[in-house]
Amino acid sequence: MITDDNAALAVQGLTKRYRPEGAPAVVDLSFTLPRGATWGLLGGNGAGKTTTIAMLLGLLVPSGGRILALGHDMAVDRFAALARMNFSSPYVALPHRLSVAENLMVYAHLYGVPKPRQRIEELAEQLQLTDLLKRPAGELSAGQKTRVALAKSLVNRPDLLLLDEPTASLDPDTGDWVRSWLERYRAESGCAILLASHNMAEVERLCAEVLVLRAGRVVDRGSPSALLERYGRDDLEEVFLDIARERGNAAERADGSAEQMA
Ligand SMILES: Nc1ncnc2c1ncn2[C@@H]1O[C@H](COP(=O)(O)OP(=O)(O)OP(=O)(O)O)[C@@H](O)[C@H]1O
Repeated sequence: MITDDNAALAVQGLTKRYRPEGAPAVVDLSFTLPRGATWGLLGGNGAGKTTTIAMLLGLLVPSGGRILALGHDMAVDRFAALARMNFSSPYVALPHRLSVAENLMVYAHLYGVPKPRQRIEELAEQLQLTDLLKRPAGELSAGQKTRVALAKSLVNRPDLLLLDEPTASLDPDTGDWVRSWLERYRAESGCAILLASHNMAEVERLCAEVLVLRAGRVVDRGSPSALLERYGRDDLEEVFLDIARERGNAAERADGSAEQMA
């Protein structure tokens, strides 16, 4: 049973099968994300990251397991939690004909944000979107859309933020700027962040703890520094490759058990 009301997220035994006969997309996932922490979900294509985030948001019904988000059981009380959560995903397109300001206003109303115009101006200033507010969302570059999506995800000052590939289409300079911004925002707001990313440098920089998924299962976890030490590597990219290619950690490679596992 999960009872951790003080956690931002407490997940136990979370499982998703899209088809009864097929392989599960997520299997028996359990973790507790503390309030105010940033954790990462790592894994190759098809590992189950997006499926996990969709279940955490109540967009997909789990086949098994339980989710407590900000102390609310998502199976019975999801709207209380969702009002204090938000997300950003490259898979969700903003209505193209609405301007950036109109898009943000729709979301501000959906979340019942007090003084919505003021909040939008504040976010636009913080995320350097002021010059884009009157532009139709459909005319923006991929990088500009990503920054607007980030503003959308913060409109209700969430206590729990789920970010799927938040810097995927950003150039290195803007990506770095967004990462610094997210670090500062988390520190100032106390918001907990769960981040799915293929960018190892991003995960290493932002995340206190990383869950590594392969074929829907957590195959390893730990802080970036603990993973680097366990795998005897200098950067998380090499750790990711060791796990994806089933080469094992440093001890397993040394005694040859990784080759037997693969
Ligand atoms: N709607 C769906 N119906 C059936 N299977 C699905 C569906 N969505 C995802 N899957 C399967 O579930 C598994 C996990 O997919 P998911 O999109 O969660 O992975 P991911 O880690 O987000 O991958 P990526 O890094 O490519 O975005 C994959 O095998 C995928 O084919």
